[in-house]
Amino acid sequence: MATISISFCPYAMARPRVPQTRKPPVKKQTVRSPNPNPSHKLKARTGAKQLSSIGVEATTYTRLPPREDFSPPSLDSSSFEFSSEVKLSESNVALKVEKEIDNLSSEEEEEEEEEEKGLDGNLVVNYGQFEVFEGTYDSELDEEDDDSFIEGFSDDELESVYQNDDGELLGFKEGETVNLSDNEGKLEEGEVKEKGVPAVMRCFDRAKIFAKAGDGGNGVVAMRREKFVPLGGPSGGDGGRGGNVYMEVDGSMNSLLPFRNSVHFRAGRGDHGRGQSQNGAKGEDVVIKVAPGTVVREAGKEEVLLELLHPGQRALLLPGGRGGRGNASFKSGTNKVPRIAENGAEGPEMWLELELKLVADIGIVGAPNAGKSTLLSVISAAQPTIANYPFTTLLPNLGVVSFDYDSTMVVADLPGLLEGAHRGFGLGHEFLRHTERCSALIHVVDGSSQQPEFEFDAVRLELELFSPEIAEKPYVVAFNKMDLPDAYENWPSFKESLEARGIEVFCMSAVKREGTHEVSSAAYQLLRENKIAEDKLAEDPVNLNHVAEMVQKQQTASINEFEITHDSTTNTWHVVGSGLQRFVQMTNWRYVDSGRRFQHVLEACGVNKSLIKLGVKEGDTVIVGDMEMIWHDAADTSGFSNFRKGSTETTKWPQWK
Ligand SMILES: Nc1nc2c(ncn2[C@@H]2O[C@H](COP(=O)(O)OP(=O)(O)OP(=O)(O)O)[C@@H](O)[C@H]2O)c(=O)[nH]1
Ligand SMILES: [Mg+2]
Repeated sequence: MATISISFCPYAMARPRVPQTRKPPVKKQTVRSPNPNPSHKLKARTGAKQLSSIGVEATTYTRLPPREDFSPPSLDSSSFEFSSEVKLSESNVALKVEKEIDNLSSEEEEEEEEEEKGLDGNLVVNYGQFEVFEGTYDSELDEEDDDSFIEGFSDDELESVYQNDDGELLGFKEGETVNLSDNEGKLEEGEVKEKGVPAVMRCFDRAKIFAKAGDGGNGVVAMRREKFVPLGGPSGGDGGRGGNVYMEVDGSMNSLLPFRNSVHFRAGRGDHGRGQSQNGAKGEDVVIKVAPGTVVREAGKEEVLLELLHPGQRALLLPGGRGGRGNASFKSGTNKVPRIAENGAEGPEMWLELELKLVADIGIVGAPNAGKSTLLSVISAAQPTIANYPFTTLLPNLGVVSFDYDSTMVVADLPGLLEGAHRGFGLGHEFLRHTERCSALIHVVDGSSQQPEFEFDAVRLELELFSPEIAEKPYVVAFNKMDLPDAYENWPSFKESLEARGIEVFCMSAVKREGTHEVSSAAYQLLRENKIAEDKLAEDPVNLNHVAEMVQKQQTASINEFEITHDSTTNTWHVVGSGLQRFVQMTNWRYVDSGRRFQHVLEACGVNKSLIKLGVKEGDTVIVGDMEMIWHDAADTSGFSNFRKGSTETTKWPQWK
């Protein structure tokens, strides 16, 4: 019977293929293009006149307020380089706009209609972007902020032109005209507003990281040579295992911001084996620390891999690659001097998407400037930034409220919610998902605003639009700023109308610390009644190492499972199977016996038989993993110089694992 085998072409024809995945990465260069159309559309804000009369007193906004209401007016319109952004043309459109604004202020009802229709006369101000320029967040983080600020502030913001109390257009001299021909940035009906969320805010609760477990160390071929020990035998040690990648919950973290700077996490590779039967040391493990409440997904996939909630929880994410065996491990009765050792297995790698949903018991929601941060600062030891302008809070703040020795609750203060937040106005919507894990909410209403009930309804509507689940959570309404006469006046009617709707409402003055204890106690009461998260967790303990188990299962896939495809134009046969691929990767072709073992494995797992069945011919190319070979019908045509005929039948190789 003719022996049929695949043999290697010793020189040019037997060459490891360059794996597709190892292509050198092409460095992407982002070129920031100049504003394609420097002219800007002039938009007039609805209700400009009405709101501009409010002045600089503390007030909440359920709508976009006039620019001059910002108390530190650091965003000086004169600081914009309008010269480069606005084309002065011969047309007298500015006058038209002024006229339009006059009409708008005199006919408020019409304005409302216009706004709904999305007519040209809307001055659109995006607070999220404003806040960046107000300089209220951490300047350290700001330093290295990328284009997203520009992104966030480029078109829409510079398109906005502001009007002062006298109806003058800020940033323009009288008589100047503005080119309004540009329609770019105008929202089509039904279109969702593009958000320009600055990087620091994007990175607060989202991150994309790369994790790679360490490769295993290589095994070596060595012989024991010692005085008085003739024929010492093989003594090549095994390579060490690659380092593992773990993910651990760090209780002191409350954001994913550290991942802005460190994206790649690679565990160490195992040491190579040495002579005298010395095995290599294992690679160094890597621990990725995340904030409590982090959800882990594989990049681009919906399925949640891990949910890490409690400080101290640790999950084995990626197991390190196995170390390659040295020649001492290949010793057998039929092969007493094996000249073979394996490469270490490559460690698995993965791009991961992290998403943080803060683990808080209570979430404080409300319109911007309602006094949410003030309330948190009063009921807990947290010290959030408090100021008299909307969107002081850019990122959620956490505080611990202690009532007693063992009764505490974690409260999260979130950025304010505006009407239209679900369409991208303001910031609040970005962070609403942090209330998903809360058991109850505190809804702070600014009592001194013109229509507290309207403000309350607007925020409730936004909650419902974001997620009905959040809207269904029990809540406490806290009518704030009772020390102000306006609030004091509004309180009876507000209370009456909410109670008529069956909603319990508390009044308080956060600044004077009056009534705040009642609010937090009521919230605690709700919490005790609805403690969802913990109870759920206590019921079903989760297996945190299942990702590693899944990866390991993929890695140890059987070598017998493969698929063969044929490309008739090039006479190439592709043998694809993860077990075989790993086997090829771990085969160290430098050692003479490796080829023989390879032949044996192909024979044993049925690759050769299947190829013959499918009609492989002399001289065809066979590709297995990264290895390209030429098929020869007879064994004696082998390219190996020291290939012993029939040796594959007699040598007993240790089991592939
Ligand atoms: N008079 C009065 N002012 C208050 C009271 N509570 C808060 N304020 C003021 O209202 C302004 C806004 O307070 P913040 O606590 O920053 O409001 P916020 O809801 O956190 O605002 P954002 O973070 O911007 O959404 C500040 O100037 C506070 O001093 C109150 O009870 N009485
Ligand atoms: Mg705040």
